Order: sequence, then C-alpha cells, then structure tokens
Amino acid sequence: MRYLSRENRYQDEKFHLAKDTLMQLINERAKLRYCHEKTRDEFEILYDRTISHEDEIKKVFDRRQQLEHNLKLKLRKQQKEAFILFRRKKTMLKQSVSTVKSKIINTKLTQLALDERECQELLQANKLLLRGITTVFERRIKQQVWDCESSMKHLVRSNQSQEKTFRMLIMKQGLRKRDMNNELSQISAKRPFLSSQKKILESDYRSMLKQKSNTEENSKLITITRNIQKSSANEIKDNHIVESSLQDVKALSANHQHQLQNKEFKTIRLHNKLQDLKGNLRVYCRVRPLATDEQESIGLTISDMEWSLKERITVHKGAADSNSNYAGKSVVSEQKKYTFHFDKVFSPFTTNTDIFWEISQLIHCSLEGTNVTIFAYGQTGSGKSFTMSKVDDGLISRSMDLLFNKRNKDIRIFVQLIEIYNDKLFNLLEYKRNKPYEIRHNKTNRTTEVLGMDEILVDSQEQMKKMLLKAEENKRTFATNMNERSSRSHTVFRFIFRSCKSNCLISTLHLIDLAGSERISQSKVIGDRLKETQYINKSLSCLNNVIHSINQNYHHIPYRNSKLTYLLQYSLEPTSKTLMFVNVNPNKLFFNETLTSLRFAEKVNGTKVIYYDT
Ligand SMILES: Nc1ncnc2c1ncn2[C@@H]1O[C@H](COP(=O)(O)OP(=O)(O)OP(=O)(O)O)[C@@H](O)[C@H]1O
Repeated sequence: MRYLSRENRYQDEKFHLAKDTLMQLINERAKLRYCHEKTRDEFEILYDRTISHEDEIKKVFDRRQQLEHNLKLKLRKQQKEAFILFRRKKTMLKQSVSTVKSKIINTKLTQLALDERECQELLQANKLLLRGITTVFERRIKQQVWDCESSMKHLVRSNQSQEKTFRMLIMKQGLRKRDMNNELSQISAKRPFLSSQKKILESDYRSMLKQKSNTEENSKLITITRNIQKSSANEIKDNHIVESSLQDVKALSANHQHQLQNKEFKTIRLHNKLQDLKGNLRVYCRVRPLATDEQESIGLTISDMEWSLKERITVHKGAADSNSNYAGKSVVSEQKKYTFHFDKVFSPFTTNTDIFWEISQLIHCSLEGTNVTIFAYGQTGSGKSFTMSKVDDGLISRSMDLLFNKRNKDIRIFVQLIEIYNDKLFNLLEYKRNKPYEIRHNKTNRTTEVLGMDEILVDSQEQMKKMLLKAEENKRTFATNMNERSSRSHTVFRFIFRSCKSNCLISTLHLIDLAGSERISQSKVIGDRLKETQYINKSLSCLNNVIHSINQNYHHIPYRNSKLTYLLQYSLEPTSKTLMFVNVNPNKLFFNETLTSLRFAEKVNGTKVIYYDT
C-alpha cells in the first residue's frame, strides 16, 4: 500500500509537472499568436504604404516624362531661334567685313598715292643729288686727270725720243709685216691652185711615162712638168723664208713687250718713290654708307687740298644737307666744323675694288722685300671687317689673289692667322683655343716670331681661301647693341715670304682687322662682353700711346704694354711701310666716337718715324 501511495504521489507530481509545462506552452502559444497578429497588421500597413509609394513614384515618373518632353520642345525651339539669329548675324558680319575691306582698300590706295608722290619727290631729289655729285666728281676727275697729265708730261718727254724710234721701228716692222703678209697671202692663194696643177701634172706625167717610149713629144712634156715642179719647190722655199721672217717679227714684238714691261716696273718704282715721299706711315680714311635703318647722318664734306698730296674731310654734327653732302661744298650750319687731313679720303660711294687698286702697290712692295702692315681702325660697326675681311672682295682676299698671281717663283708664302683676344694670342687655324702663344723678337735681324705657332706653307689660292673661311668660322664675334656681328678680337693675317733656295726671310706682310672701339655706356655690354670691351679699348689706347710716343720722339716707346703693339713693333720702323685705314660711321648717334677716331688717325698721319734701338 505504502508502495502504491508512493507511486500515486509520484504520479501526481508527474501530472502536476506536465500540467505546468502545458500551461506554459499554452501561454507561449498565446504570446506567439499575439506576435503573429501584430506582425501581420504591421505587414498590412507596410504593404498599403508600399502601394501608395508606388503610386507616387508612378506619378513622379509621369511628371518627369512630361517635363522631359516639354524641355525637348523648348530646346528645339531655342535651337531654331539660335540658328535664325546666327544666320542673321552672319549676313550682318559679311556686310560689315565688306565695308571694312572697302575702307581699308580705300585708305591703302590713298596711302599708296601718297607714297608714290613721296617716291617721285625722292627720285627728283636723288636725281638732283646725283647730278650734283656727278658734276663734282667730274670736276675732281678732271682735276686729277690734269694733275696726272702734268706729272706724266715730264715722263712722256723723257721717253718721247725712245718712243719715236720705237714707233719708227714698229712702223717699219708693220710695213714689212704687211708686205710679207701680202706675199704670204698671194702665195697661199696660189698654193692650192699650184698643188692641184701639180697633181694634174703628176697624173699626166704618169700617163706620159707610159707613152715615153713611143713619142718624143711626151719627153718634152715631161721636162716641162719637171720645170714646173722645180718652180713650185722654189715657191715652197720662199714660203719658208717668209715664215722665218715672220718669226723674226714675233721675236721683235716680244722684245718690245719686254721693254714695255720694264717701263711698267719703272713706273711702279716711281710710284713707290712718290709713296715714300709721302712717308712710310700713311693714313687713308673711309666713310661707310648710312644703313637703311639708320636715320640721320652727320654733316660730311670731302675735298682735295690744293698744292698738297693730302685730302681733307670736314665733319660737323648738323643734319646732312642733301645738296652738299659728300660733294665738296661747304655745309651751312651754325655748328662747329672739324677738319682732318689724310693721305686719301674715300667717300661712301667707294667700293672695295677702288680701295684695293690704291693699296695694290703696297702688296707689290711686300713681295719685293719690304715689311708691310695694313690695318683698319675705327669704332665698332664702322666697316673695318667689310674693308679688310669681306670674303669675296675684302682687301685680304684680293691681296691673296695678287700675291699668288704676281709672286716670283723663287718665293714661298707661309701664313699664320692670329687672333688677339683679351690680350692673348691664339691660332685661328686651330679649333682648340686653350693655348695662348708668346711673341719673341730677334733684335739682330729685327724680326718677330710667334713662338710655337706653325707657319703654314701655302701653294694655291684654294688652300688659302679654305684657311680664310676656317679663320672666319673660328673668329670670336657676337651680336652687340652696335653691330650684329661685332668682332671681339683683333685678327692678324700674317704672310711670311721666304726664299725657296735658302729659306731665309724676305719680308712679312701683316693685314689686320682690329676689333672696334666702343663706349660701354652706349653698347651696354655686361659679363664676358664687358671684359672683352675693356681689353679691346685698352689695347687700342696702347696703340694710341705708342703712336703718340713716336710722334713726340720719346726715347721709350711702350710697345710691351699690349700684345698688339708688341707684335707690330718692327712694323712701325722706317724700313717698313704701314698703312692705316680709319673707318668712319656717318651715323649722327656716334659723332663723338667718329671725332675720337679721326683725331687719333690724324695724329698717326702726322707721325714721323724715327729709328731707335730699343
Ligand atoms: N662700305 C660699306 N658699304 C656697305 N656696307 C658696309 C660698308 N662698310 C660697312 N658696311 C656694313 O656695316 C655693318 C658693320 O660693318 P663691319 O662689321 O665691317 O664693322 P666693324 O667695324 O668691323 O665692326 P666691329 O668692330 O664691331 O667688328 C655691316 O653690316 C657691313 O655690311
């Protein structure tokens, strides 16, 4: 029983436990159902909301489409309007362009008409100027011709008797030659006839030979032909005589030519004597023409000096007078005039050929054993390189041609092309420029040597031209305010003439293109260019001092102060000949520089060279 009651209790407990869990489960189920219902409500609300949103989206989409459509319509309308506007503006522009064009054409036409009138006036003025210049030139030429004639008269008189005999001889020879020519022409006219006859007779002779045995007459004919043959042989002999006499005439004319050449040499010697009388240091002045972009010229007057071998140049700052410029008339001006005297003054119309004609005798002298130096001095841009180094007709290239054409075959020509840059010597024929050279003088022989620099033997003009071009390439030039291609160094073309047999020195010819002097304030150079300019100005002032010291008969001449003067030391001696070109720029802007150059040049012109054993 006990066991049953225990079992019942146990079953009760179990029942109660199950009942509790069941209750819990029912509660949970109720909770879940509540949750389910709640979520279902929420879902329905959400669903309704989504549907309403979708409707809204649809509406918005429809509105957007509507808007897009409207915008497209608007755009098309605006495009149409813009196109119409564009077309209207285009036609308007076209109209305005054509009116502007016609306006421009009209103004240009009026400008052209004005220009034409100006040109005509200029032409007229130029014609007048030209006429004035030609008359003055004609007068000068006439004067020069008259001078030449009077100086030549003496020569002519002394040669007249000789000329007469020569003329007589030439006349006789001419007559003889004419007679002989006549004879020769007659004989040569007869010659074909005779030779044809000879041929005929020969053929006859051959045919007669066949008949010889038959007829006596044939033998007679043969003798006749023989006689004819003999006479033709005699005529041929005569021909030979005429030819030999013609050769005599030729020899005689060659002799006359030789005599003429001797006379030419005599004239050259006389010219040299005349030049010697003028002094061994001569100064020529050359005025370059005004460039097209340069506006105002200084006043210039060039004239001969009566009773003197010198010529005169007068300059003043006033504007150029179109009627009197270069023409030898005085320029009416309030401003001060400066007059300088030189051995020769070349006007802007002078060409390099005219100038070379004047100096060619000096080049001859150098070939005959005199040391000659020709240099160009002047302000930057005044035409020194144009005068000296112009490739086709500069004095250097012309001199080279003359040296090669006129040199004696016993003379060998050596060349050194030296550049003096910042007071140092360089070889223009060497590409590397890092090696400056030194100068050595031989006091006994009074010769100058550039130590270590090769003397190059030249034996053709082509070789020389190539060297010149190379030097031109290696030369230091830069564009400055004053000159597009300004030389920044002095260039010395040194020709050394030696004898072929003994190799001993005959003479030296220096052709020098000096660098131009310039005012630093005007050229406004800086840096390296400034340094170069300072060196250039210093060496030119050294040259100035040397000339001044010679002029004043000072015992000490400061040759050593610059490489340029040291190199030229023996070129300023009495046994040498020196020619200086002072180049002048007629631009009014550089009037003061022009005056300085002319003053220096006149000082040189007055220099009497006295020999000192330094
Ligand atoms: N006689 C002349 N006829 C025509 N043009 C000339 C004459 N002389 C010089 N010129 C011109 O003037 C300019 C300057 O000349 P050039 O270079 O010879 O001067 P420069 O004195 O050697 O100057 P720098 O000392 O600066 O080297 C060049 O354009 C040259 O062609």
